[in-house]
Amino acid sequence: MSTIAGVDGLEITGPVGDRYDEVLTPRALELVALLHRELNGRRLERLAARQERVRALADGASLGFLEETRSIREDDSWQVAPPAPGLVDRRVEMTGPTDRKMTINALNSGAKCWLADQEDANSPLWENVVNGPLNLMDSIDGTLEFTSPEGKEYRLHDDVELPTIIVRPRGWHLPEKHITVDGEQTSGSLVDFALYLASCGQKQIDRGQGPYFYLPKMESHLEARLWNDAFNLAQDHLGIPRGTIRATVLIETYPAAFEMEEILYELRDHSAGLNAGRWDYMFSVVKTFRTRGDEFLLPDRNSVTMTVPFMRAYTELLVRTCHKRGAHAIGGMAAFIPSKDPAVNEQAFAKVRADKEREANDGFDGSWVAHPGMVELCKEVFTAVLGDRPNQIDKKREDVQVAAEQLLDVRSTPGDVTEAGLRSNISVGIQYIEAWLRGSGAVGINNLMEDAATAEISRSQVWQWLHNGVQLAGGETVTRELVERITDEEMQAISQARGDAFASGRWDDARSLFLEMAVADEYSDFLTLPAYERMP
Ligand SMILES: CC(=O)SCCNC(=O)CCNC(=O)[C@H](O)C(C)(C)COP(=O)(O)OP(=O)(O)OC[C@H]1O[C@@H](n2cnc3c(N)ncnc32)[C@H](O)[C@@H]1OP(=O)(O)O
Ligand SMILES: O=CC(=O)O
Ligand SMILES: [Mg+2]
Repeated sequence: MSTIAGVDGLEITGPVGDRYDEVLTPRALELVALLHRELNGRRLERLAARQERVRALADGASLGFLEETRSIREDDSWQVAPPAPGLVDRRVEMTGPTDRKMTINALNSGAKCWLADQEDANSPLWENVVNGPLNLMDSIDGTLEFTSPEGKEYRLHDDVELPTIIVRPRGWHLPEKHITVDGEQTSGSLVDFALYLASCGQKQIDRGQGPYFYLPKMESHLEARLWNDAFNLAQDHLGIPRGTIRATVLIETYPAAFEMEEILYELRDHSAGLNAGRWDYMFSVVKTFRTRGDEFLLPDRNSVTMTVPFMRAYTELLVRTCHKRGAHAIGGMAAFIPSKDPAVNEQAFAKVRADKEREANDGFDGSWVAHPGMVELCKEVFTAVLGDRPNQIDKKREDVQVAAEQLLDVRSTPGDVTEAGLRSNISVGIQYIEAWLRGSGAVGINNLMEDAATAEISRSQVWQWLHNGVQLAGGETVTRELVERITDEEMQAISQARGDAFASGRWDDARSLFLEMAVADEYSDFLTLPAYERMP
């Protein structure tokens, strides 16, 4: 066990494990304390502003492009910083959690970049919070190794080009209860950011790249300004030149789709572009207008594809906005993962190929894959369009004109709300929460990658269908009794499928948490908030 040196006013309330002192250094903890004292008040104000908007929308307001920032959108003179080293060619980006095995597998995958995820694919167990940056540090030092319980040995391959590491800290809403400053819980975002920057930032600069980030779940350009201020404070504090940090922002909330240009502008000296975070975006559509089922009701999750009108409008606008400002536009995650069943596998690859082809032809500069088995496919599809060019930022897409009404056109999404969709949402929601409570933030369920974003859609749809008295395609109305009955049936099916392993899971917690969120009058903003309270 290691000992953590004291920093005035800062307390570590979680256990201190092996080598934690290499991440929880005085330099890192001083940065956490500084960022907390300077920015946490503003973070809480921004979270309160989200609530105000929810109230206004419930009362009939709508979303739209902002009048007060029109001059930023109409000013053609500004561009974001040129792409930083390692971020010029991003045609295929792997994503995944930062445990030792997945880190090694991702870095050996042949992808151009790797999104090292402390967010959707991660469950913020205290050990994951600290071991993530520790594993990244070891991987940059070239010392990362792992032996599985079965005795399989993992190490970084010498003959594979190491993907550029891009770390995704948690969203602004999540606290970190294991580090307090002046008696207050800190921000999960600022803790993840500070621990990685302090331990790996200079190492990345020394190897000719830099500390790079993906920024999740923002709802306004003022939240992007907060990140920009965090970057400047941290760079000044650590003696790193301003503009060294680069950040790609996920446009994955409904409100943020109306502020893409302003978000790029706020972060312009640190910007590395935008990403179309489709799963959280879909979650946000349900969440933002959850009480207005007459206009904003989505059919079964699986029938909302990327080509339905409101999704298409969002990705088209994203590419146009990025390329107008000299920024990369990065595509999202097709959730299909390889299967051992050849027929299912063939379909999964065909669907991912079609998704990546659409993105590449629309002008995206690269895209995400959830599994190393998909890296070559994505690379091949983008290479067919890019040729020798590292990106296609020069494809300006001036043909694209997207009005607010198109982004808001949820009504013309084809598809039904079915009992099968309700069942699947309940089953997937419970299975995901159970895994999350045990420390796994990404799981394969029914040949699909499930993470915090996809599980949020599932449990939010159940809430929306129930609270809007939706009728299923078969004629039955979604009621509390129906949700409870199907929950019991699905729990039975899960128990049978898992066999003996079921006994050691956290199924009672997962079931009660899911039902609590699905049927309560009050909607929970994020499933991870009440789930985090049930975590040690
Ligand atoms: C909405 C969003 O935000 S998307 C981005 C966030 N989500 C993610 O990043 C999810 C990433 N994907 C994953 O975590 C995984 O693919 C899962 C959990 C869905 C499935 O993983 P598994 O059940 O292990 O799949 P599978 O058995 O096919 O894996 C085969 C091998 O590939 C490895 N692998 C699979 N996915 C990944 C990954 N994303 N990163 C690194 N290695 C991976 C496995 O560790 C396994 O390695 P091994 O053979 O050495 O044991
Ligand atoms: O983070 C990505 C998403 O789709 O959500
Ligand atoms: Mg997301």
